[in-house]
Amino acid sequence: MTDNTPHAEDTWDVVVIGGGPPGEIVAQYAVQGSDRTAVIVEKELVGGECSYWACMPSKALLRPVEVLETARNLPGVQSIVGSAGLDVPAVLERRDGFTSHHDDKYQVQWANGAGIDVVRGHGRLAGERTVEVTASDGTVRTLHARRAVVLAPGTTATVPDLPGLRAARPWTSRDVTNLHEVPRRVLVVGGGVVACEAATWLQGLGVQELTVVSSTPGLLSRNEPFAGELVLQAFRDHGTTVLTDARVEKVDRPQVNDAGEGHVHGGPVTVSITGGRQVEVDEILVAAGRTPATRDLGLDSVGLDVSGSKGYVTTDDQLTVEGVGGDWLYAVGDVTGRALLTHMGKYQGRIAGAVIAARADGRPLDDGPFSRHRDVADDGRVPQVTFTSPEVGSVGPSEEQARKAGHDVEVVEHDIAAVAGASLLRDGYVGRAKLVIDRSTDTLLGATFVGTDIAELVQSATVAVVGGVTLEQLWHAVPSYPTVSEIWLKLLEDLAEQRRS
Ligand SMILES: Cc1cc2nc3c(=O)[nH]c(=O)nc-3n(C[C@H](O)[C@H](O)[C@H](O)COP(=O)(O)OP(=O)(O)OC[C@H]3O[C@@H](n4cnc5c(N)ncnc54)[C@H](O)[C@@H]3O)c2cc1C
Ligand SMILES: NC(=O)c1ccc[n+]([C@@H]2O[C@H](COP(=O)([O-])OP(=O)(O)OC[C@H]3O[C@@H](n4cnc5c(N)ncnc54)[C@H](O)[C@@H]3O)[C@@H](O)[C@H]2O)c1
Repeated sequence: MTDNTPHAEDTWDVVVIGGGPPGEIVAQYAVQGSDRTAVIVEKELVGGECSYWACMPSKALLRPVEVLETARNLPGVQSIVGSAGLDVPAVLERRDGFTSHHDDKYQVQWANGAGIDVVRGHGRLAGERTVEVTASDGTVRTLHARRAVVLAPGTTATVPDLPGLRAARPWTSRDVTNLHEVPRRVLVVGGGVVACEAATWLQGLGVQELTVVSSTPGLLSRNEPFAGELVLQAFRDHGTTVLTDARVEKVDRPQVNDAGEGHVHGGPVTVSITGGRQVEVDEILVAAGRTPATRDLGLDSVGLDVSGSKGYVTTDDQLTVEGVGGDWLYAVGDVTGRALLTHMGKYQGRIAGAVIAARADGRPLDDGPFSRHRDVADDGRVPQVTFTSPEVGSVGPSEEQARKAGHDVEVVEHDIAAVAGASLLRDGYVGRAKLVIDRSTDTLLGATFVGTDIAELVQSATVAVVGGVTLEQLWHAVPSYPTVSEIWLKLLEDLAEQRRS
């Protein structure tokens, strides 16, 4: 007979399923400055996908590629670098340092230091405020939450059900971020952020024949069209074949092995693509989107059906799960489907943690438009940097998205290469900036920057968008000379000219 009586050692105020950055942050914010207790249930590594198979290793692989690209276009450095490629073993070793060789002891130390316990195993809901954890040895433990359960299980890579593709055991983001060998010929399926970043480092690490197959008419289709066009041009300049509006129809890999993560998973692969094209490669990378990890989460035990939201858990702006009464179930991070980005998941974690704490203390929730108790950022204020070469940074909607949302839109664009600060960074600078303005309030709705070293420019636009800074006020935010930030001045001058004519 199962004993369902809650025992003190199995009861916490907050139980979080999933130890990625959003899960860690929600636990921290829910307990800090109080005597509340929290536990993170984690089936793999505390730190989540971001730390070991996504953000950190990918950015560690991309930085040397970017530095070499800049050096090759910088007289005085160019002659020293010559045509030498990257020191691949050194790049991979540095990458492994950033993933702590897949050891999460420092993350666990951090959690424990913040007053958060860690329980290893697969967690699933087993009724209200109850989580069942299955450990790797098969033992099952039941955890109870006094205040809240938070779902933070993230997503996994989607591998489309195309003839022969799954049987070919293609690489996913896990393999390509943790690659241990560089295949000679690679075909990338997808044209989004993962596909474009991975193609950038695969090319930089020495893949000799690289093909990108995207089902969309261009790359990075959620951005302004010029962003994808500039990235596509850079790929082609480096000899990468990019096929847009194209689909993989069939994959044939007669010999498959289980060499493990980041190693080539078998013999040559023949890929049939729309239009009768066939490509033979040594590995396929599938970067065709993500699937929420809700399939084995016990959602039915609390009457939750996510089939209508493609498996994502729908939340309100306090990150409380919709469709479950009692304000005890929350969700943060990728699983909400709100914005699949670490910084946005952490933002949600801060809000949900503060909401749990306020509700536990009996304090009223502050839900004004810029409240710390309300997710307003993903309502058109999401910043993102794609670390391709050139980089793509944006916040808020593109012109098309803003028009579709019904705004009275005015736009202005300028070539970033024309700014002194950019031309100093390297020869042959390629870049462009665009502002999307709400004519009725004369404030920024969105901004996009493409070019070398524009990543840090995004935050200035985010401050302007979130703060509702008017274009009139922006004239007095004087950018330093000679920095890339002078693009702000050029955009304002163009706008003034546009308005005069
Ligand atoms: C290649 C790549 C590069 C990326 N680069 C960036 C970037 O540069 N910047 C950026 O902002 N975003 C980036 N992202 C997106 C970012 O990785 C995600 O937005 C982020 O990891 C989401 O955090 P999460 O905690 O929701 O999910 P995850 O990081 O996936 O963490 C979820 C955790 O929950 C655990 N878990 C799942 N189910 C259970 C269960 N039932 N029981 C117990 N534990 C469970 C998992 O093991 C995992 O540790 C990238 C993604 C990819 C694929
Ligand atoms: N630097 C960053 O911020 C960063 C880096 C990587 C990932 N991420 C996040 O991770 C998430 C997942 O990224 P992603 O690139 O996997 O997904 P995505 O949804 O951004 O892009 C997937 C792309 O694959 C295409 N596609 C789907 N099926 C296809 C098929 N059968 N053949 C050819 N193309 C196909 C889609 O049209 C789409 O363009 C994104 O939401 C992104 O925000 C962020």
